[in-house]
Amino acid sequence: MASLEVEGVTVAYGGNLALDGVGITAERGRVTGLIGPNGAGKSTLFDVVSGLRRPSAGRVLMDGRDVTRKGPARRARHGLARTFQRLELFGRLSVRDNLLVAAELGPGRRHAARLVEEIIDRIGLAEVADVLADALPTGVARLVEVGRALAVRPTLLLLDEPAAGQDAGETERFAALLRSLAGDGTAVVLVEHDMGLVMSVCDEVHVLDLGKVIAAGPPEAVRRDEAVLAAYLGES
Ligand SMILES: Nc1ncnc2c1ncn2[C@@H]1O[C@H](COP(=O)(O)OP(=O)(O)OP(=O)(O)O)[C@@H](O)[C@H]1O
Repeated sequence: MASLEVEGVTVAYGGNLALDGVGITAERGRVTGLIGPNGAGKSTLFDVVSGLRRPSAGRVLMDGRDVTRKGPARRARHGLARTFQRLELFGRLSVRDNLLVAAELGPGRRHAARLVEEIIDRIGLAEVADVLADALPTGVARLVEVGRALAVRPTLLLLDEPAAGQDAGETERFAALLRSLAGDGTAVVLVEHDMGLVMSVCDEVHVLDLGKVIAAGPPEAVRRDEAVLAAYLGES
C-alpha cells in the first residue's frame, strides 16, 4: 500500500484552477520527485497533502486511510512532516533549539535531546548547532528545516525546494541524505528545481504543468517525454 495516494485533487483560486484532477502516489523507501515549471501547482499540492488547503474535489490517503477532511495536526500525528519553500525557522533560536522544539512534539519526545544530537550528526550541522537560525546562509537554513522535519520521525516527508541556495558540494551531500532517508523506509516527496538532483535521487518523477500531471515514471523516461520537454521550453 502506498504511503501517500492523491486522487483527482482539484483546487481553484478564484477562477484559476491551480490543480485540476491531480493524482500522485508515493511509496515508503522511495524518493518521489514532483517537478514542473513555475506556477504548475507543486506547492499547492503540498498544501493539500499536508492539510493546509482543502481541495474542492478529490481525496488524500495516508497508508490507505482517507485524511482529506483531517487537519494538519492529525496528519502530522499520522507521520507526515514537511518543509516550506519560504523558510519557517524560529530566527531567534539556535539550530539545536529549533530541532528540539520539533522533537519535543513528536513520537521521540522522551528522548528528544538525544534524537536532536543524532540529527545534527546525520545532517552535518555540528559546526552551526549553537548559531541562531537568523544568522545562517540560506542553504544551511534549508538543511535545518529538513532536520526539524526529521525530528518528528516522519514516515512521509514532503520537501519543498530543500536544495535551493546550496552549493554543488552541499547538494551532493544532500542527495546522499535523501537516499539514506529512503533507505530507512521513509516515503520522501521532493519538489525541486535542480534537475540534476531530481534525476539523480528520484526513483519516480511526477510532472505537473498548469495544474495537471502531464507525465509520471522513472526519471530517465520523464526527461525524454515530449510533453515535459514542451512544458519546460514554454517556460519564460
Ligand atoms: N494564495 C493564492 N491565491 C491565488 N492564486 C494562487 C495562490 N497560491 C498560488 N496561486 C496560483 O496557483 C497556481 C499554482 O501555484 P503554486 O505556487 O502551487 O505553483 P508551484 O508549482 O509551486 O510554483 P513555483 O515553482 O513557482 O513555486 C499559480 O498560478 C499561482 O499563481
